[in-house]
Amino acid sequence: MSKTVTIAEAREADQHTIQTIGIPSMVLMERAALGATQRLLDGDFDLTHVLVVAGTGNNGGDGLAIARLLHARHVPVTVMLTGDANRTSTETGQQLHALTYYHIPVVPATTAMDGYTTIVDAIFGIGLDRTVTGKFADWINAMNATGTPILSVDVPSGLNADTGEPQGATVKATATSTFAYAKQGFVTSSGEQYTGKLFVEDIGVYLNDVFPD
Ligand SMILES: NC(=O)C1=CN([C@@H]2O[C@H](COP(=O)(O)OP(=O)(O)OC[C@H]3O[C@@H](n4cnc5c(N)ncnc54)[C@H](O)[C@@H]3O)[C@@H](O)[C@H]2O)[C@H](O)CC1
Ligand SMILES: [K+]
Repeated sequence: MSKTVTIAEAREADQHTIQTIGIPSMVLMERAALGATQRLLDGDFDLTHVLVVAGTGNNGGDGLAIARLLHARHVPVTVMLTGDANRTSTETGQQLHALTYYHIPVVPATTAMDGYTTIVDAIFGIGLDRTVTGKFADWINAMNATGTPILSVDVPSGLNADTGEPQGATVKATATSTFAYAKQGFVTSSGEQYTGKLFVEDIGVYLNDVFPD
């Protein structure tokens, strides 16, 4: 198994790349979205109608970028947003603006998730910091209940990326496209049950830059 990282290491590597090396966060987000989109296009997923369920943090931003990249390839895509469009991270707000430009449908999240052929899970990534309850649990349970193949973005939403334990309702992904490095919790017996097939995307974030040998 290739190198795994903790949430803290992933964040430190992210911030070092952005703030010290000077690669803009949006560049990392676009490279992450390109990697995940390529996994969707590689043939294992039915792209007849894709649902992207996006949060308001940067995991959601990745999901919005994936929606735009799919749209550019004439893939029918609908986005469900789990929070207030006016209260997103900076990058996610920029991604939302681009979707508006392309008239890609963005609707408030509901539990009505049947009728899609693939679901992209972009609710929470390494920013999960408490147990998933309430509406978020309803949406995640609805995603799992559809039986539709799910590609999780960076981390299956609800999974603790350090321990591999579910923190309340957790997405059971068909596959996970994770960024830079596999997360420590993925290589546990519990974690593997939620990540499904694991893809690690090179997005230009390297531990050796942060922790030189
Ligand atoms: N190099 C990389 O790894 C890159 C990572 N990217 C993506 O960014 C996310 C991390 O983004 P962040 O905004 O820090 O956090 P999240 O989007 O995961 O979610 C945080 C958001 O959700 C709220 N929240 C946390 N737990 C809960 C809960 N149980 N219920 C409700 N709300 C919750 C929290 O308050 C925040 O508002 C990473 O995973 C990647 O997908 C970059 O985009 C690309 C480079
Ligand atoms: K996710």
